[in-house]
Amino acid sequence: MFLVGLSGGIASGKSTVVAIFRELGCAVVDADVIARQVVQPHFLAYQQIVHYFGNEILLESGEINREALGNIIFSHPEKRQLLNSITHPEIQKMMLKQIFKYFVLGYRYVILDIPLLFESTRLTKFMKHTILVYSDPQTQMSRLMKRNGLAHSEAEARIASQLPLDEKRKLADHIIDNSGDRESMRRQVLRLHSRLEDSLDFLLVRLVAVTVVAGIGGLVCFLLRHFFS
Ligand SMILES: Nc1ncnc2c1ncn2[C@@H]1O[C@H](COP(=O)(O)OP(=O)(O)OP(=O)(O)O)[C@@H](O)[C@H]1O
Repeated sequence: MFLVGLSGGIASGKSTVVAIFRELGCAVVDADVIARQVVQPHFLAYQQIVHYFGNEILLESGEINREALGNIIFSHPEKRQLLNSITHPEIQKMMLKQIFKYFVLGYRYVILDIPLLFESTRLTKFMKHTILVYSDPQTQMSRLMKRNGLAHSEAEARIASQLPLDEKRKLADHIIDNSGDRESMRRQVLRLHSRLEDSLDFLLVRLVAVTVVAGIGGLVCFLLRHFFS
């Protein structure tokens, strides 16, 4: 099995592309969904957040008020760091669990849908392949304005706060150009999926896993024979 990182820009079409990969039966780990899960009550990160940020960041339901927390970390970088140090290890653990599950189920590759994938080489170095869901600036702007009901200047500010898609293009192994219609995007996803399925990259991890399991099995047999003979 191998890991495929997928990212894009705001409203470039990541969710739309991922939905097609899912339809094709692919394994997808969604970092955004996991980030929301780990701050739910009963998770370790939730308890730590309440401990450090106080009850005032809770809604009446007991859930964390993400907007209130967002406002706090927006104006206090040190608090953002604290929040990241609480949530990131929990997110990574949950992602690893899901990746392991897909490995056991025999998937050839797992897509990791990670919003800030290309902003950090720490993440990309774990990926065998990276995919950028791209759309040209005008299309991205008009889809964002339409989807979120934003004025041109508001949409512009949101796009400008991210690493430009043209920069991310240089870092990606594969580009899905979502500037056109859905059918054209779908065709690109199908092509890429067949390429990834046909790739033999998955064999390496399987080979390592089989070798490790065989090694441990051999050692156990040897020890059992040694102690019971
Ligand atoms: N090829 C396409 N043709 C027309 N509309 C599209 C196409 N692809 C995506 N859209 C629409 O554009 C909007 C943005 O797409 P989507 O939500 O998939 O982007 P995203 O990258 O996941 O966004 P974000 O990260 O901001 O949540 C949606 O309203 C979606 O329905």
